[in-house]
Amino acid sequence: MAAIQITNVKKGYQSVQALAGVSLSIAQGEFFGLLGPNGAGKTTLISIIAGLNRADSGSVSIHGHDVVRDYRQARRMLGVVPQELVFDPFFTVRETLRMQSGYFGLKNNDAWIDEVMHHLDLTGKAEANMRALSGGMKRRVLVAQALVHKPPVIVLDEPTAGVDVELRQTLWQFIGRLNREGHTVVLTTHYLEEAQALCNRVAMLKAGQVVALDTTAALIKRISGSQLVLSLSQGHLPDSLKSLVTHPEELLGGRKYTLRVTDYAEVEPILARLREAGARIEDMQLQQADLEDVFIQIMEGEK
Ligand SMILES: Nc1ncnc2c1ncn2[C@@H]1O[C@H](COP(=O)(O)OP(=O)(O)OP(=O)(O)O)[C@@H](O)[C@H]1O
Repeated sequence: MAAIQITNVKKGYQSVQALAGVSLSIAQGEFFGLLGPNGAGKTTLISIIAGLNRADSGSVSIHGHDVVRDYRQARRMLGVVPQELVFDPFFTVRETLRMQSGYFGLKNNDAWIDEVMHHLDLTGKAEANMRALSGGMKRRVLVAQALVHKPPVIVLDEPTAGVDVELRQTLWQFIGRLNREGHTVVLTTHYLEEAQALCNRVAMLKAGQVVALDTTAALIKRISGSQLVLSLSQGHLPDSLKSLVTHPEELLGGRKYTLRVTDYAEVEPILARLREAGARIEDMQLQQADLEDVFIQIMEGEK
């Protein structure tokens, strides 16, 4: 049985078709990435999975429980870390987590609450009021809240947007451990390095449709060869090399360019053309393609 089964989900808002028929099957134990540019429909899909929003058509089930017909069972299977920070400011961290446990009918949940707080480095703030916490600390509480009932499926909507390196590390260590213990993890993020490092499989959404779905490794393999990253201290990239640039925004200014090369033998003629154009190289590196390159290529509709 799939951890999350999404079947032909459509959702429109007035003039916008936020989801135009999305189908995905996420297996138990996966670390799954849901990627896409702003407005692609990620948050809409997550809110439908969480039962906070209704699809116009199609269905979603969590461990076989339909999120509409069998809402309570489906919700019990799921821990959702939302993008927005919404709290009652008058409760302490511990009270907030106890209330969330109560919502799931869990009494005497303190041992697990203590463990979750410990792993998210919140123990020192257990008795602090929510309103006294920094944004990063509040985000830790959001994560803790999603985990109080030990859900088999954990969904995180941009949990690391604007948070510091330390929290990212703490968070991913803990979530990684839960995943190794069998929990399914679904993550949306704009940090593609993070997705590449963590997710074994990725779906890319564009304008409400799945435009790529594969293992992270297979997606990266789609881009053959490597890329040559150049910084120029003098001159600009000659027109004849502009078609090789993989990040189009680099042509708008600056002196750093990333060029696609399929073979090492292509490097020398590139250097010759730069020399002829009077450009001087300050720094040069040959890099393997990564998930960000795949993302850019897919979003531009080349593949
Ligand atoms: N409540 C709403 N009313 C009207 N339009 C909405 C509403 N919620 C989302 N949309 C629209 O639906 C589309 C998908 O939005 P959604 O928030 O799901 O995208 P997203 O992929 O999560 O984007 P981001 O990366 O910016 O969070 C967008 O065009 C958005 O403007």
